[in-house]
Amino acid sequence: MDGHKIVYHNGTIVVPSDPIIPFIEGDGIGPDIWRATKRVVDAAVKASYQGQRQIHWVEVLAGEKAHDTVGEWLPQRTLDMFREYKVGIKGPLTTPVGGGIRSLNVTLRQELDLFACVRPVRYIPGVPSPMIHPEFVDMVIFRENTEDVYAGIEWPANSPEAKKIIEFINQETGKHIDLTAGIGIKPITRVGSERLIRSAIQYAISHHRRSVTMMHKGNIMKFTEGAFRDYGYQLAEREFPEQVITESVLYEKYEGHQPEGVIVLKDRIADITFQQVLLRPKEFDVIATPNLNGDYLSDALAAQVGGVGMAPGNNMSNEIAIFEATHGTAPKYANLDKVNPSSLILSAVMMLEHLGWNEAADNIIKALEDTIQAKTVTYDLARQLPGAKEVKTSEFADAIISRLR
Ligand SMILES: NC(=O)C1=CN([C@@H]2O[C@H](COP(=O)(O)OP(=O)(O)OC[C@H]3O[C@@H](n4cnc5c(N)ncnc54)[C@H](OP(=O)(O)O)[C@@H]3O)[C@@H](O)[C@H]2O)C=CC1
Ligand SMILES: O=C(O)CCC(=O)C(=O)O
Ligand SMILES: [Mg+2]
Repeated sequence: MDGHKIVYHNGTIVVPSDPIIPFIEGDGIGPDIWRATKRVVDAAVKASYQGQRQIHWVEVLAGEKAHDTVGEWLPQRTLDMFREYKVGIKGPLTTPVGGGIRSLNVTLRQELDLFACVRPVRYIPGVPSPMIHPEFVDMVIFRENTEDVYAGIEWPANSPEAKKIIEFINQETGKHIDLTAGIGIKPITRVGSERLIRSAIQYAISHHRRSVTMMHKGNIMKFTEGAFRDYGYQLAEREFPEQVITESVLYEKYEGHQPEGVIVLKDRIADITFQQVLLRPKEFDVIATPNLNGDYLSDALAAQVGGVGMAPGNNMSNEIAIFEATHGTAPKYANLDKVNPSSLILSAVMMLEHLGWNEAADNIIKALEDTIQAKTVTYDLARQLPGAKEVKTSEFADAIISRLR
């Protein structure tokens, strides 16, 4: 295999000029958006480093392609490759509703312990938005990625497992659950909450952000989401006493005037958060939240900056990072060369930044912004943008590449 491995030395990433990076093409629209993304990234790296740097892509299988070629949905080799090469990128993978296989996306996150899903939501000038002031939207979601009901620990109605659990709960705890109920379990641990909230606070500090909001439904789910919030405040007091203050300290000690260089840690209940991010987006910056809330919030916030076609992300542990779009496989558009590749392209930009290849990352951002400002866009933005020139996925990639410097 050509190229060299990305490694970690004393906790710091060391990136060769020719890193090997595994990729999963993905199901549905995955191949279309991956092809576009790869072309844009390769062209940007070439333009930015005059051939001194080059990514060596290696395909690894997952999803329908893996099932059709090697008879497995998520081959062991795919997990091993991500473990070995540390940085990867993936297209979306399909998960059936109600039955069938469990989410391969969730399995990847759990198997590789990618505990944080980081999804920046930033407005790119020229993108159509339902907001009056979309430029006020600049948030980064830190979604816990391995726990919660989202982990899929559940049993169907009338299964022996569900009945056994219900009988135990009814007999031992004095609660009453109907014997015919399906059962799902919502585990939230101190360790899982702390590592997620710690990453969010560290990000806020290193990126000069103003606040971290813990979004939860802890009034109702007291010992899971309520505990998530409590763990967060305890962690901040213990590990970041100089850098983080709570909202009550902000008002009691500083009369609401936030001192420079200090992060405010606050919490909001999930339902009202969905209203406030729309009506008062300036009040939100970094948002740390359990898995299911983060899933819902990601797509909702994406709408404010152009839709899920514009929403990137990174699934990370302390060493491994796998970049992926927020959206799914949009099966009705599969192989039509139609959808917006920007989410995966912006995920690749996050990947380039993670490698320290900021010149290539900035080059793509600028060319993408110029393309959108020229109103050359895919169908999803064209239908919201009067006077737009609608182009295919591949043509949108061409338009970006032609604007690289
Ligand atoms: N990380 C992952 O791999 C994820 C996988 N999934 C999986 O994807 C499958 C489909 O899920 P679904 O709920 O339909 O959600 P999707 O995100 O796949 O699609 C929903 C809608 O979002 C819009 N959309 C999605 N991607 C793009 C894009 N690149 N450009 C423009 N518009 C886009 C389309 O809107 P419109 O119809 O208005 O044009 C599309 O119909 C499911 O199996 C789900 O489990 C879902 C989310 C993440
Ligand atoms: O795993 C899936 O199919 C859905 C994942 C998802 O919606 C997400 O990661 O945001
Ligand atoms: Mg989702």
